[in-house]
Amino acid sequence: MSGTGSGRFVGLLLCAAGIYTAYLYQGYLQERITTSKYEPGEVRLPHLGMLHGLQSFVCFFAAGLVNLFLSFGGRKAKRGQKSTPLLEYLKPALTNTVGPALGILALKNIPYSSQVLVKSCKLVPVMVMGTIFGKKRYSLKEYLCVALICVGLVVFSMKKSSAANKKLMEPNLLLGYSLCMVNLAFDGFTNAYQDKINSTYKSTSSLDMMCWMNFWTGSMLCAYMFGFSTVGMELVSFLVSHPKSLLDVLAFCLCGALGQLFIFLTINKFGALTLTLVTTTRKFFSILISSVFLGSTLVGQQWVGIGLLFAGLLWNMQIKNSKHSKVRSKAK
Ligand SMILES: Nc1ncnc2c1ncn2[C@@H]1O[C@H](COP(=O)(O)OP(=O)(O)O)[C@@H](O)[C@H]1O
Repeated sequence: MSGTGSGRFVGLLLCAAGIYTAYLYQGYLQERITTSKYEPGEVRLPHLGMLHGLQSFVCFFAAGLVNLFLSFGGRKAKRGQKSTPLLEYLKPALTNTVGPALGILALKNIPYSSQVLVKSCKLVPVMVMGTIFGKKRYSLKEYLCVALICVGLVVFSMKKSSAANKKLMEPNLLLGYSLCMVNLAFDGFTNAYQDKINSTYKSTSSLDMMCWMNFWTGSMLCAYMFGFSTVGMELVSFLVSHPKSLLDVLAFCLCGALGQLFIFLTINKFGALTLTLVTTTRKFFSILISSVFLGSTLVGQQWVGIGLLFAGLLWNMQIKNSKHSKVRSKAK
């Protein structure tokens, strides 16, 4: 996926399409699992909060198997390149596990729509953490461009907020927003550290990173589920005695694994900032596409958001292109 500018662009579009499709379908499966009553006994799946964590086991095995298959096919690290110590993946795995859990806790104190608004600005912590931990340097133009994209996303999503709000039991706004901020900082750290690993250890493939980050996440989860609580045993016995739920959960995890294959490929080939651009615009594009296909109308404010966002995205492409052509002309 290195090659020419247009080749890279097509590669990025394919990765983005893979991420959007996998997580769109996973969202549908999540809805089905959380609302279904399974036979026998018409009962709901317990410990729904564990659902996202469960996929780390499947993702670990999926990445490990594909990696093994490719290594039989002859893929080897180049000589002289340091391989990544397994402990290096622990830090981003930890922030990637704790971050989303804090996000879920935040939802007990602030409405989902407010969280979407805050998360629209995820590009900012990715840049800040990249500067601190990854020693990355961004130009003023790049900061302005990201600000434009964030403002576009916020203006677009603000419209949805009032309708999507549901009454919270005892909202604590200060706690909710603080948790949201820590979640964002953790997300930023995860991405920046992944970038750092990729640039320090050049032989790290996207499959290595997917495999070993999920190894650590899965190990922490295993310790909690089977060592410190009865959650694991309760889940296993439910899934075994309700085969339909097992199939649904397996499909959910496989979708997550497919999404992660594209996520880690995007980080590896295009960097964490581009990945964040793809993931933060995901919900925006799904609203846009569904409104085009289902014929629901967008209000004026959303069009303003769309305008700002596209202006930012085009500007971002132009900055990236000029960076690439500078690098290529230096290499000649
Ligand atoms: N840099 C990353 N490394 C590993 N997993 C990631 C990364 N970025 C996103 N993900 C995973 O991809 C999924 C979708 O991410 P995202 O679109 O940011 O959604 P959310 O708003 O639910 O966090 C989540 O399960 C998240 O954990």
